[in-house]
Amino acid sequence: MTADARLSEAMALLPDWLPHQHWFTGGRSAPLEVRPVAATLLHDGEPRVWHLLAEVTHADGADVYQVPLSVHTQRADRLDHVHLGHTADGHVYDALHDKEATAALLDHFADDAPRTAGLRFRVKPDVKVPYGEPSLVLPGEHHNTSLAYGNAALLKVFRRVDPGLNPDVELNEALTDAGSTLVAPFLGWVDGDWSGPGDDAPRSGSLAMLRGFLTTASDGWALATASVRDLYAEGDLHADEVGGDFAAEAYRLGMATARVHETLAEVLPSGTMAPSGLHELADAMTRRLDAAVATVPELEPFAIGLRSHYDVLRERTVEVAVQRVHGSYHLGQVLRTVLGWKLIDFEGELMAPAAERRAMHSPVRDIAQMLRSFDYAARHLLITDHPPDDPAHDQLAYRAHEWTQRNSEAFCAGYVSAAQLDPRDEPELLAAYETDTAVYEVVFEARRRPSWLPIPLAAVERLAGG
Ligand SMILES: Nc1ncnc2c1ncn2[C@@H]1O[C@H](COP(=O)(O)OP(=O)(O)O)[C@@H](O)[C@H]1O
Ligand SMILES: O=P(O)(O)O[C@H]1O[C@H](CO)[C@@H](O[C@H]2O[C@H](CO)[C@@H](O)[C@H](O)[C@H]2O)[C@H](O)[C@H]1O
Repeated sequence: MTADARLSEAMALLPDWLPHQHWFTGGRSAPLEVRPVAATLLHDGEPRVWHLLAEVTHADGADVYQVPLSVHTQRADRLDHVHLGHTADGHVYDALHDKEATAALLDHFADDAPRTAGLRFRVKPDVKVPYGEPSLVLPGEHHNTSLAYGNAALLKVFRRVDPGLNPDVELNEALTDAGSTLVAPFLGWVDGDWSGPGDDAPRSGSLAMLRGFLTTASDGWALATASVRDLYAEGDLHADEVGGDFAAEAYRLGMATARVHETLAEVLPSGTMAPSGLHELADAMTRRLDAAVATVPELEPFAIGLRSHYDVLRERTVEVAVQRVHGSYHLGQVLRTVLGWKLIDFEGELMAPAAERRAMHSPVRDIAQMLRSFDYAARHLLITDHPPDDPAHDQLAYRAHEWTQRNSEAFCAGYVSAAQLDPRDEPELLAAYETDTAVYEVVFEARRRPSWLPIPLAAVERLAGG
């Protein structure tokens, strides 16, 4: 059987399998077409390991996904949960969950690894790659697949890939090179080429990123929601009176955020946005709101109030300092380690076009997003444990508001202690970015977690002045 025939048999399994993968953003029905745009045999043994980039056409367009596959001649029971099916060549599995395949993948970082046409594995100088360490896929419903190799390194394999440098690679490398200890050390990366029938020239883009593994890390969402749970358990006490007060952490997180912004402004492009740019920004936010209203009709009653925050931007005559920012900043994107807070996942908003994800913004945008996240952390138990018909709901909603206020203030105070900028001096910019984030969240929740929709809708009502 030729390699091409083997590959097309394995490819034929993808249309049924892809829609069930949580990282697949092309909808839950079978794609219209799946075809390879790059295929490399990474390991020709048992198992055989294919590195595969597949262009997937679905109802809303076409995207390229990275789907490494491993093929075993015998069925491997331990991999049943990632079994795509059977071909004449053997049993086909998601290679990223297959320790034998992921060992072969890591080996390609070695200097003496066989050359792979169209795939480039690079490590930073003096990095020790943990060859031989078994890998474990990090649990959770993430947009990419991250493999921990022992306690030493984490390989984040991007699932949906775009041409160009992924901002997660770009910003992590820039921050590590600048000596920042506020991100996991950047160790290396993989990029590659692909091309479809209509392409004049191959496209190239980031495929994966190798970083130091942060042991002892707890994510900000887990810590913040534990604090809120403590507060709810003591319904009569204020946020500053209960054991799990989060304000000191929020303050330190504000400081870490400011320092990362400062480094990004030093080592990557920065500039100013003139009033005409602010006008365009307001127009983009308005378009996003209009599209959101069309998708989620619950937004309609608040649309006029929300637009007023964008109109204020149009009237502004003073320019705004802009730079590269995190872009999709929330409590799930920060990890608390024994050495303090670390920021992760600089990919930007997943559904935004690649160019938009690398655009410069005021750092106030990240701050607004994190303040929205404090509101989420405070309110989500109201949805899950104390819905409106619970007698404790109103009192806990009041406590939730206090928690958000306290931690937002602490975060901003921490930020200003380490930066020139006090976000509270920019209330109009903050309100516009907060509004834009809440509108985005409404669409996100309507699609992904409808039972959480009341959280951003409550914010929308407040921001609209309702
Ligand atoms: N360097 C690291 N060390 C330890 N755990 C990490 C590290 N980076 C990320 N993680 C964990 O992996 C999860 C997913 O990482 P992230 O970069 O956000 O991927 P995704 O874009 O797929 O969501 C994070 O929520 C965090 O729990
Ligand atoms: O997975 P990403 O980091 O790319 O972000 C997406 O998923 C987030 C949810 O995991 C979503 O964030 C929203 O919910 C969070 C709580 O789960 C909350 O802390 C955030 O403030 C809120 O925006 C994010 O919007 C979405 O892009």
